[in-house]
Amino acid sequence: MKVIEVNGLRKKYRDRFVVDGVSFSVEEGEIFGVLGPNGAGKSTTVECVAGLRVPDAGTVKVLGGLHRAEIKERLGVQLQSSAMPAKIKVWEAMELYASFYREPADWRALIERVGLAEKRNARYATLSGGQKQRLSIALALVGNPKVAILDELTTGLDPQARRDTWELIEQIRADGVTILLVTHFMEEAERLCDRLALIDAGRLVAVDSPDGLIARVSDSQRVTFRAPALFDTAPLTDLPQVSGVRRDGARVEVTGSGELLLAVTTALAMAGVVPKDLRAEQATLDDAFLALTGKKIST
Ligand SMILES: Nc1ncnc2c1ncn2[C@@H]1O[C@H](COP(=O)(O)OP(=O)(O)OP(=O)(O)O)[C@@H](O)[C@H]1O
Repeated sequence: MKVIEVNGLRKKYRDRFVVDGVSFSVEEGEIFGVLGPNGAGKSTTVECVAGLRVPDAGTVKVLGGLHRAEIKERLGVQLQSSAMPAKIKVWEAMELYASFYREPADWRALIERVGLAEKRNARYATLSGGQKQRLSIALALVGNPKVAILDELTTGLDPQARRDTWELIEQIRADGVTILLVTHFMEEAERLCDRLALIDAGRLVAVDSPDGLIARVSDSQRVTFRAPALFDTAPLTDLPQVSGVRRDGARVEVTGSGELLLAVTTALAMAGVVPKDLRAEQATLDDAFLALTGKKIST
């Protein structure tokens, strides 16, 4: 079942369309990512989905076409810059947000879940970056939403806090919450998302799984190894998976696609060659974005 359907979405600020004809849909239970460089229009897109901005054109359907008021009950939103008053305590923020909903979740269980139970009496300003993010996730979940929109939730976190947050997101999905996630981190998108919408300058570039996007890069695989001096590269050149073989002294670099590593190692075994320092590398989402737009996503 589709829980979010976006069709031909356009939004302009002053004279410029910052979202320009974006369409995608999100299936129930998915972690769906919106990935693109800074300023691409990701936040504006999801804010339109959340009903926080009014599109200039196009349609947004959430949970089969609920009204705005109902959407607010069923959708949890964690926005990029949702700072709290410095002095508010964790429990006060949770209780306040819970009061916005007719059937809120048990906020005590939620702060336990996100690892903030010991911080229930701490003031917002005293929390670390990771704790603030976890609080914002708990606040997004306090209405027991069917869909959660999370915008750049690991920006500014150290690698460990980022990984902890990813685990938390996976647990939330396991509980049946569909997640729409905005990110500009490739690793995050690859690790977490079932499917991704790549957005560049307000336009949708592609929607696919991370693997599907990477597979669109020609020569998405690279295998390197060291070979004996007399090694003849001809058996590799002839393989259908291989697009190029380069040799630099003992070092051989084979580029291609599909099951390249298997094809190369099988061909080497048949030729009786034992490769040394065998390495396989795969193209990344950054390579996919570059191949599709001519730009790098990472800043
Ligand atoms: N309220 C606004 N008024 C005018 N311009 C805006 C407004 N909000 C966003 N913009 C502009 O719209 C463009 C898209 O912004 P948006 O925040 O949607 O991009 P983004 O992909 O989420 O980028 P980032 O990762 O930097 O937040 C940017 O150029 C931004 O400066």
